[in-house]
Amino acid sequence: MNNIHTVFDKIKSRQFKERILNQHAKVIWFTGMSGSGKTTLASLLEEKLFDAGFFCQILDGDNVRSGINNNLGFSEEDRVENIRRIAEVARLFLNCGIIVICSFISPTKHMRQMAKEIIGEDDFLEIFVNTPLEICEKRDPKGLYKKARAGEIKDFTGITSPFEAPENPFLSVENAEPEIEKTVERIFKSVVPLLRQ
Ligand SMILES: Nc1ncnc2c1ncn2[C@@H]1O[C@H](COP(=O)(O)OS(=O)(=O)O)[C@@H](OP(=O)(O)O)[C@H]1O
Ligand SMILES: Nc1ncnc2c1ncn2[C@@H]1O[C@H](COP(=O)(O)OP(=O)(O)O)[C@@H](O)[C@H]1O
Repeated sequence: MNNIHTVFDKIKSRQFKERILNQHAKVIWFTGMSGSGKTTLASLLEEKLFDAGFFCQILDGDNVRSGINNNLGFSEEDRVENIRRIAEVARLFLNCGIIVICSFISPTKHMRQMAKEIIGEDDFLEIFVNTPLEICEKRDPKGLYKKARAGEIKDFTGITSPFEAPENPFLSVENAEPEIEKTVERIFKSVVPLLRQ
């Protein structure tokens, strides 16, 4: 057992890595229904952060559900496991000094609380993309709401599976049409002071 601890003692600390990257690492966690605009906001934020000299990594369905979580579906149990693994992966990046931008429905308070506990309260910045269901459903870029309404997809968030709005997020944004640049700017201004060394 002692040998294991000796090895961990030699691993460079998070602070050491943050100094090299000249930033404080945080997890910026977007939550909201499908179609609310999480991915759009996450990628615009990433671009702005890189332009400002920060080093980030996005975690979203594209790089998580197709890989490490490709054995998980959308039952309550699978979603909990999805979020648990994502939070653990986010924590690994965090310990490398990297800013992590997570974009997941993460529909229940319990799931987000679990993520917060894994990541650590001080490092977990929850952003609620508060787009009304009617707008999400109207956008429906993947045609999933239509399928859910037709009963072709089960356990669909907002239709046949719950979404619990966060009560006290770090930030809540309404992602309505002409406001997207302003919304990203607001998010950027809120997080940047916490990321600077
Ligand atoms: N049943 C059901 N409910 C909700 N979403 C579904 C479902 N089936 C597939 N999809 C697609 O999967 C994306 C959501 O995955 P997440 O990993 O973010 O979900 S969760 O946090 O585990 O609830 C979500 O992507 P986004 O639209 O980007 O949110 C959907 O495209
Ligand atoms: N503020 C906005 N106004 C209009 N359309 C938007 C806005 N934000 C996102 N969209 C569009 O809505 C759809 C869903 O956005 P997306 O970012 O993929 O949402 P999510 O990741 O939450 O499912 C996409 O087609 C995207 O281009």
